Amino acid sequence: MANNDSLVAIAGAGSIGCYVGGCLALAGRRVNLLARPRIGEAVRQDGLRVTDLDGRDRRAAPEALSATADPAAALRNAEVILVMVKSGGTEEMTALIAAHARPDAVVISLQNGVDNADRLRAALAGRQVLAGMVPFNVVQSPDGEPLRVHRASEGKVMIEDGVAGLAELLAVEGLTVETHGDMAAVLWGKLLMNLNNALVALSGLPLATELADRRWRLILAGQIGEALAAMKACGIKPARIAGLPPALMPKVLRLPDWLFKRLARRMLAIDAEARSSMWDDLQRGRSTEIVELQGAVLGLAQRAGVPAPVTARVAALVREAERQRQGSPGLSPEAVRA
Ligand SMILES: NC(=O)C1=CN([C@@H]2O[C@H](COP(=O)(O)OP(=O)(O)OC[C@H]3O[C@@H](n4cnc5c(N)ncnc54)[C@H](OP(=O)(O)O)[C@@H]3O)[C@@H](O)[C@H]2O)C=CC1
Ligand SMILES: CC(C)(CO)C(=O)C(=O)O
Repeated sequence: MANNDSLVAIAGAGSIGCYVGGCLALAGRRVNLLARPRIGEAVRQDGLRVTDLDGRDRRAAPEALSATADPAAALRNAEVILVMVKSGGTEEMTALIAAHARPDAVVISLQNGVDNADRLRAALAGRQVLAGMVPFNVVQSPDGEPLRVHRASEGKVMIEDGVAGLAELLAVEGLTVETHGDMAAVLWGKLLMNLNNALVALSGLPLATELADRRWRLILAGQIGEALAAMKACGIKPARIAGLPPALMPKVLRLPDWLFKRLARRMLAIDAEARSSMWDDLQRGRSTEIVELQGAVLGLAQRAGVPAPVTARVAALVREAERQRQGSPGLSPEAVRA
């Protein structure tokens, strides 16, 4: 049970966490950000500027929310904990929750990838853990500039059914939230979209520019076709996330540019700043979520004995870029296909 006075902790306040936490604080919800010192100090000093592609430009004042790098202070009294670290940080955050959070706190993973909620659940036995999904991209201002988080595309956050009052607590201006009864299908549907994260990361292009170019869409269509075949062989039915039924995605992506632009208007409701969270990781010299995204498809494909050469090639290029630690390699679609 949650209500609009429940204290919400953002466990890992980066791009998505600051956007969600900022919207909640602006709506008068009680919010603790568990953040790295750089972000925590910026929020304590100047508050949090939250903008979006619909033209909102708002600032949550420093006193509207608390921001700390101290996990005990952030988690101790939280009634709802939104986990928003990258997938590689799930185990560390799980341990912090186990050590510091109330046993009755509701924990929700809003991460990409299909198994973060299960990983949290396995290590937090007896606690209520729900899956969630964020469909939009958030751009964080570069280090050294005043902190701003900008929602650069559209979509509804989905959370697993099961806790009364939770969707009402989280659905505030700038943040549409709905519950869903089959989050496994939602997460596999989101994973299909996320197969593009790697192409944005490898190209270095803004998402809208990359998607407008059929050469990139053909590679994405190849990956999605492989993923759909592997999912079908394993009995997984992905949910529709981006307006298009999953089975139609490869066909629509392969259309000529002029027709794609007309038919995929919702998919292209993205502003020029949006890239992908995997691009952010390469730029910051961090590990990416390639194992949780392309790796999940390769795991299914192997299990089912179906080929996935395009996905394997993309994954290998991302791993190479991670090793190089020089940001996006700025590859052309021809280089990715080679
Ligand atoms: N960015 C986007 O547009 C979207 C992201 N997502 C998903 O949401 C999740 C979060 O992504 P995103 O917001 O981009 O990630 P970020 O890396 O921007 O945010 C996570 C933040 O948590 C911090 N952090 C990690 N561990 C701790 C800790 N123990 N204590 C305090 N802070 C900690 C990280 O710091 P550090 O880097 O130092 O570890 C980082 O600042 C991912 O699964 C991503 O795929 C989903 C949709 C869109
Ligand atoms: C770009 C987007 C919204 C969809 O692939 C995303 O999930 C990300 O950046 O991680």
